[in-house]
Amino acid sequence: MSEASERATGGGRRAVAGEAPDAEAAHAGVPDAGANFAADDRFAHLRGTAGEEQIQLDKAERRFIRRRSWKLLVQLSVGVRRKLLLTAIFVVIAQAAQASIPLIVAWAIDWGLPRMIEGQSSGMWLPGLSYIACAVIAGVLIFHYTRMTAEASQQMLFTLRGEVFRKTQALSLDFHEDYTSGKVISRQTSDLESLRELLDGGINSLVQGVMFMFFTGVTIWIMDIHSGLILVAALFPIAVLGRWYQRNSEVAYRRTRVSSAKMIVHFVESMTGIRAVQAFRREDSRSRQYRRLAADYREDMVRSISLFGVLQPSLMLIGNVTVTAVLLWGGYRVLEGDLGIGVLVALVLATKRVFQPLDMIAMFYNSLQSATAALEKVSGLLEESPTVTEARHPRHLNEARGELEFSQASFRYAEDGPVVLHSLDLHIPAGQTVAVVGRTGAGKSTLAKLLARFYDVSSGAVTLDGVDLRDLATADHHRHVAMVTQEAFLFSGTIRGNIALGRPEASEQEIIAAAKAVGCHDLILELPEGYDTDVNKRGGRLSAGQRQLISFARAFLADPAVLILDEATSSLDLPSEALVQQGLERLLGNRTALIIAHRLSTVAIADRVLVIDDGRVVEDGAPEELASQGGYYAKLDAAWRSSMGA
Ligand SMILES: Nc1ncnc2c1ncn2[C@@H]1O[C@H](COP(=O)(O)OP(=O)(O)OP(=O)(O)O)[C@@H](O)[C@H]1O
Repeated sequence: MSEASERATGGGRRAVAGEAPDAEAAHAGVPDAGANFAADDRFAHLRGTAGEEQIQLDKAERRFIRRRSWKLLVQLSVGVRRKLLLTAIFVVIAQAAQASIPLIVAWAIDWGLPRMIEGQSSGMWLPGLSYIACAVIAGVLIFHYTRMTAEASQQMLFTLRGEVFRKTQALSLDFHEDYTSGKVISRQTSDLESLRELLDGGINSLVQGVMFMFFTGVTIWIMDIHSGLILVAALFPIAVLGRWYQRNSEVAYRRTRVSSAKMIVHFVESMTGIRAVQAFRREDSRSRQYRRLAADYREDMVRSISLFGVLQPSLMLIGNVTVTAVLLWGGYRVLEGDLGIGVLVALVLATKRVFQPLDMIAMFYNSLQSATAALEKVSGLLEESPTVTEARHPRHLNEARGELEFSQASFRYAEDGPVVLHSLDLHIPAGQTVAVVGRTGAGKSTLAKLLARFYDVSSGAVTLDGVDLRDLATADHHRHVAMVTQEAFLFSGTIRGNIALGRPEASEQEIIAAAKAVGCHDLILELPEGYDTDVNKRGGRLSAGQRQLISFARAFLADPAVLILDEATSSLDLPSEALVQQGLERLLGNRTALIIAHRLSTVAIADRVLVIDDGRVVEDGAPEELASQGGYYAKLDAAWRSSMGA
């Protein structure tokens, strides 16, 4: 059995890294975060981005998501672990130094003061020097570990940012059609921002706070066991409170991630579709919808922050009650003569200080919950895998003639969706120009998308020069098959840069030759800065026809054997249409071309016309031949001619 026929046949089936047998999953950056769970189908509904909007999770589901998130964090820490370890050591020493300050105060009062009174100078300078030494050690170490944490966290975020971008670029079209760019933007911006807050300041405050509390707690135990016991008793209400906060804020923050993504999706759609919004006067209704989504987000945020509002003062209350207990019990024992006054002062000082970092830790916990919710979403996104992948042992085609063949090719967008192309058999000889026409929704673009390999057929095969597209090396496919899309998208930058996208290594002469070939050289020279004109700047903005010509030049430079063209439906004025038509004819040359045609002039230059209806070829022949047969094409041809007054 060939590799192609062994493949899964469900077109459009979304894959996650855990189950995709491709090179993508083994990418060196961040390997798939959910592979361990791949065999466990209980979590299929949570794999990848599938369960992203599920707010309530049961215990096992939480564990699955948590593990995926933590695994991602661990993977991100590769390369900065030494730095993190060193940071941890510095934090421990710095906090030990800081925590010993109450001990030094007790020592100064109970040991140093009596000696000073007796005239011994060591009573003053020994505690004084120790105090300064501790402060200097803590200061120097804090400086170093703050810098190291920033470096480590920024490095982790840098890796993650790159990984999210790489992954979203690599994912197949079916993913993007489902997931929308708004959600991707939300993952890349607000989710990574939450993580940044945690990694930048949060972890530092946690380790610092915990260490400080630990060492201060130890000094309290060293000074007085009674006070140590009071401190331990205070840990119980703290633990109960922490558990309550964790349970509630986890759900609350998960909700904020979902509502924030919805808000960003709406924003991005309104902005990218601003022409449609304004054309249909939807500004007010879009604004109202946005306000509603923003209000949901506001409420979710207020709910999660309110939880923090309960946590923080409750911790402070526990802290103050503990200090009072230590003071009262210690004061009583001072009166009884069981405790030195210096020790009591140090104990009260230390007990007060022991709770200080709780504030910081609570803040950390807050950003941890927010970042955990974000990490859940980002790790899910990274778990996705492209459905269209390169074969394990790809076949190479150095030169291509451009012969295309659809053999019993069927396609459906979703496993359980309707069949869009039905067992299509179609042979297109090298060099032929084929115009595809048909009613809207007939399947014309789908044919083009299969050739461009945005999708793979659900069954059957599509071949180029006899090589199944699924077996063809991706680089060779990209080199031999180029698609010019309707919107003729231009990237920010110069005209030159936009044409060079066709072949980045092309020389200046080749770029100019391509522009001349398709007939846009003169119009480029008329722009304010010629080939250096920025397409987004005033004066560089091009008309629809001009943009088409630039995209033709780009395709000409790429020099593919097969050209797929989704002709723009928007009508151009007659001079522009003539220019575009000439450009197209020059671009076509001897290439094989499949053009989704919307203009009579384009069909007229085609060798062959295919009429598609409901995913089947219903007419196939030369344009003049079909025009005389009285079918769909004949009617279309007549309608075009009458609209042109011919
Ligand atoms: N991403 C998608 N997911 C699910 N179904 C889709 C998707 N894209 C297209 N379809 C469906 O597939 C069928 C064929 O669509 P296709 O875009 O190929 O038609 P078309 O002939 O190019 O139409 P048009 O001329 O309007 O562009 C339609 O029924 C359409 O609803």
